[in-house]
Amino acid sequence: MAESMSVNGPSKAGFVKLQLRTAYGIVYRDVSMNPPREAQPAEIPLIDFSKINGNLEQRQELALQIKQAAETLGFFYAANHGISEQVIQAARQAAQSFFEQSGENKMKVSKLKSDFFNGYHSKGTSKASPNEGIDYREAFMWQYDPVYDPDEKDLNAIPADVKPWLRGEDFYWHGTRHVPNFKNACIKYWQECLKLCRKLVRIFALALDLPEDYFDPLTTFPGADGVLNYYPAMTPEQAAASDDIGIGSHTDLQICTLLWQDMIGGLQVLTPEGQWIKASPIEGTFVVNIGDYLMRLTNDGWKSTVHRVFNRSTVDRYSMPLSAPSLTSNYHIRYHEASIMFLSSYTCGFDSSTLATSAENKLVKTPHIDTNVVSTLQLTDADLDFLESCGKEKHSTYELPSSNSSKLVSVFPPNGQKSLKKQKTFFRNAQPERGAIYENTRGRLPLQKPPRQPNQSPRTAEELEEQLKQINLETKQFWDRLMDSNPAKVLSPTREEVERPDYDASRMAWNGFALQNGGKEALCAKPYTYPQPSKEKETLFTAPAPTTNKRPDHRLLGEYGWTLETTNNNHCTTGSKRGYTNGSNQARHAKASFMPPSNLSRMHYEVERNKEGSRFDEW
Ligand SMILES: O=C(O)CCC(=O)C(=O)O
Ligand SMILES: [Fe+2]
Repeated sequence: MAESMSVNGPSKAGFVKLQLRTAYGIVYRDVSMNPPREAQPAEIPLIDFSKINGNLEQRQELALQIKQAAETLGFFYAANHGISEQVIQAARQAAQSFFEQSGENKMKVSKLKSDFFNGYHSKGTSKASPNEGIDYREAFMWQYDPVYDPDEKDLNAIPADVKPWLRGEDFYWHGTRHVPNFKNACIKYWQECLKLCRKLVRIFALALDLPEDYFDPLTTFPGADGVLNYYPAMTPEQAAASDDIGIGSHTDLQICTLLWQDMIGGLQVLTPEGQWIKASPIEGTFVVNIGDYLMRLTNDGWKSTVHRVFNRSTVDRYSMPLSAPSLTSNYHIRYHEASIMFLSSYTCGFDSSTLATSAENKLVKTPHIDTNVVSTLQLTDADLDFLESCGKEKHSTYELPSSNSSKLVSVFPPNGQKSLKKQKTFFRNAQPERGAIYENTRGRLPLQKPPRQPNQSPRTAEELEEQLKQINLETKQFWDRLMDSNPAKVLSPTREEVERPDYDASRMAWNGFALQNGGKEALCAKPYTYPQPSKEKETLFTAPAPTTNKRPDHRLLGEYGWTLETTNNNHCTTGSKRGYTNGSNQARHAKASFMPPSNLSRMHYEVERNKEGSRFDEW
């Protein structure tokens, strides 16, 4: 969630539009064309963290400083953070040893083997911002695993509702055993960062006038993503010619990020005025920034600010962020996932095909510090009974998503995959009747357009018409973006078709986008289910599975949130859910999920190959 968003009008002189993927879809920011300048200390202050271990008065002093910084840009430097240089340098060395390996070796722990985006992310496979270059960065990522939690956990007593959300995996540790001290150094660094984060969250609680231990029960099994970032050096010629970016403009998702960066520089932060400022390295410090989730919890009082790495360095750069902690996984991850599904291929840690099934309704419980909700939903007894039957608290305040509030989040404790359907039904049914609108927009500028509600069947002919109009518009916009990305790859609809004034996506013979995929094959899908009154089922349609794993297609698809899922894993190059088929004719059946970045809709597709009656034949 970007902290301020301008409407999608023309930019004023001296400014250009920056597109950001957010939980609300694409939003635009006007960004000054002035070159980045150094940050002022008041913008990104240097804070002495030694007080984190001090007495209450000292912790309160620290809390006050952090609060100020959090309310300003949400970025600060942490000095005297207590993590030993030896631990940091060991991790830094481990990163170098890992990235120095051959591509082939690194691919042995490729994220394609992961169910959750863990492992190695090769260069050029992500593009955080749609209108910046490709991310010129390699990364290695791992997620929270209670086995390594520095607060020791009884592995036999992990609550059942937490288990499905644990996303540590073993393959990336197995596949890096030959890299000297790799796992050990990574885990040690991660543990130290997590310990510091847990302390920091207590300071956050103090700063929010909450009991210091307020969040403690919620950080027992936190999301805590360890990442090693490697920004390879460019030659001077490459640097001069490059359109790439280190990591495109984005906000982080969780409570906060603790970032160690080396002394090369490149991290930039976007001020509310649209000026890039440099968060230049300061020896011995971490950069800490507030994430979307904490921004949400504080009703936007604390800022999750857009940042990026702009790197044309002729020397390698390394950084090591820990994005953490989220609240207890079962509460937090839903939110995290809901956000990430719109970040598409950005490597924040979730595989979008998992999201397709788990983040459908973006439900999260808002802790009660959410005091600025000006109207709350009074649930009926029947609703409360329903909640209770799902094992939920009966007397909480619930927000429902509203169609014209800028708030995304609905409030409802998730109840695992099983009850997802129930929850969906609940919200579908609940929403129109109650029409709960939350004017909870403090600190947030209006969005370019209200977020569309996902999977909501229209109730009336007017609603249907309205939805179709919106879909036509968004379809055209989506088509434009595909074309911008790589015209040769969009086979259908044609430019003439979408530019017709009476263009109606829902009436096209083939309601999809056909993308050339590796020569003669095409992947066709449509970005929306066209709404039918009182028909809630998504439309399925068929198309041949793509049979290539060529990188350009991967990028194109990844960027727009396509995922493919073969049901015939034997014939899938990656063997993973997000894999591409390997060109074998035997990969007969594939499933694809599609999440257009600009709206709140999510689709599943059946993509079938060589199957009689395939609608691909019609096309
Ligand atoms: O490498 C950096 O300095 C920043 C990385 C970053 O923003 C991220 O991983 O979210
Ligand atoms: Fe970041």
